[in-house]
Amino acid sequence: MSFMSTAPATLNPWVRILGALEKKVNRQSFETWLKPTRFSHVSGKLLIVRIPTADFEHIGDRYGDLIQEAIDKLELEFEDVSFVTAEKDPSLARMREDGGFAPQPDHSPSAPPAQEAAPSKNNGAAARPQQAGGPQQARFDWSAAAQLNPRYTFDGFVTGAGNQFARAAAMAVAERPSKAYNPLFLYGGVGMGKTHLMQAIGHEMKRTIPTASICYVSSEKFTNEMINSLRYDKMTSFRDKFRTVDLLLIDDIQFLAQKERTQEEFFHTFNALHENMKQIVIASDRPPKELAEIEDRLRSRFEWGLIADIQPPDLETKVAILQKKAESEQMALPIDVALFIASNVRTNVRELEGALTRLFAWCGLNGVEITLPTAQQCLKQFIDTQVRKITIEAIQRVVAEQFGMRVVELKQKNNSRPVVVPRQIAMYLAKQMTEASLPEIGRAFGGKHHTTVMHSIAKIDEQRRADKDLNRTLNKLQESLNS
Ligand SMILES: Nc1ncnc2c1ncn2[C@@H]1O[C@H](COP(=O)(O)OP(=O)(O)OP(=O)(O)O)[C@@H](O)[C@H]1O
Repeated sequence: MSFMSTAPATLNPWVRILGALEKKVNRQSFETWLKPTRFSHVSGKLLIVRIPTADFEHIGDRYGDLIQEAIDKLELEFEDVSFVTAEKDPSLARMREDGGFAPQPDHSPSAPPAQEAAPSKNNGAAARPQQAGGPQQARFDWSAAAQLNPRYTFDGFVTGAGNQFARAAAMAVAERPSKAYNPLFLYGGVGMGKTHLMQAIGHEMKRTIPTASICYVSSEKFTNEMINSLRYDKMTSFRDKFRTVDLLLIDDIQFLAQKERTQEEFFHTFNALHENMKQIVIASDRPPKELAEIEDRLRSRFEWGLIADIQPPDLETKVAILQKKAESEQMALPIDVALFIASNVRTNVRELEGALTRLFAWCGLNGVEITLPTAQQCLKQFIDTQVRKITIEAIQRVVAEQFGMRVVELKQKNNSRPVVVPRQIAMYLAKQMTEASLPEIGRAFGGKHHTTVMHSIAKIDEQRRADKDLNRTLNKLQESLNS
């Protein structure tokens, strides 16, 4: 009698064998050596079982008799059981050829029935979501973990010049997970919509592949969970949880800086997922090459796929974002009010939304209509803090910090390139962000002539247009001065 005719539809043969072994083997050994194994496939009378690493190969010797006993008792027709790692498993190669999440009906006589066919995603070989598995193989239920914000969809995302590229890349990834760009690395300043965009990928994938397991996690949460798992000796389930997802969205990767143990763990998670053609999306406040305290091997992996930056929204985009938010809250927002808010809140979309929420609440509580004068009155304090006086000293401080130098160096008569560029940047920002005249700026930089100041400003202004990295550095400096 074949297992195919006797097995309950939802249990694969290895799960049934594990069920029998669990009663015979002590708990510790079962948890350590048997639980991490997964059913792979059947070839003739050979049952192939996936093991996480070669260290598990001795299972056959150690538990051979008990396994045979279970096979007999369950009336299965296997003559042998083979334990293989993902690299040695031929089904992995087949899955890879078939690719991604495409449905792969397999009616060959040796293949297990469809509902129990997929090898487990534990050690990463499965290429499609599966339902098989008894209690021993219970996997973390990502869909029940409610990690995606329902607002963060592609529909709710306003596209403008600054985020067009990132949005298109995100859409491509959502439509063709693991085939378009893997990983997708999104970066941009605070409140620019990175989280929104990465979660939109999750929503879209959930819509097109409802069974896909999708994990959104910040790198901080990843770290904390790992520390707890280490403490409570639960690393196997930690690994199982993160290395078996179909889509991993990891936010704020810059927080992995200096956390060597977490980086190591994430490195293996990344490899397991990438190797098994699972999609990875990473968000960061800076590009990979600027993640100075992240190991080279991880940084270089971040560059394997596509890197897309999100630049601050322009005025029109900010107005459109405000209108969209007002619409979703079913509130009327006059265009002059939207323009007033958009032109006074500089770049951070979160603050833009905060201003609008405040305005709606204020008008509601006071029972007044939303008009330009009420907006000006209600947001006065909010906007005043946004445009609070920025001094040349403050600019010199943040620029010096950014370039790892002392403020006094910006004022010295040193004209070497490492000093000249930061000085020109600081002069440029002084002109942009303060009321100071050219001679005043010159004086603040150790008595430079006003034509030198003028030349510096013009130079940075021109370079900013052509040099994306410089543009980003300037945005970042402006953001930190504004915050
Ligand atoms: N283009 C956009 N269209 C609509 N809403 C946006 C857009 N960009 C940002 N937002 C909104 O702004 C808020 C902040 O965005 P989000 O949290 O995604 O930013 P972030 O870049 O991840 O910020 P942080 O660096 O702080 O993690 C969210 O409510 C988000 O919905």
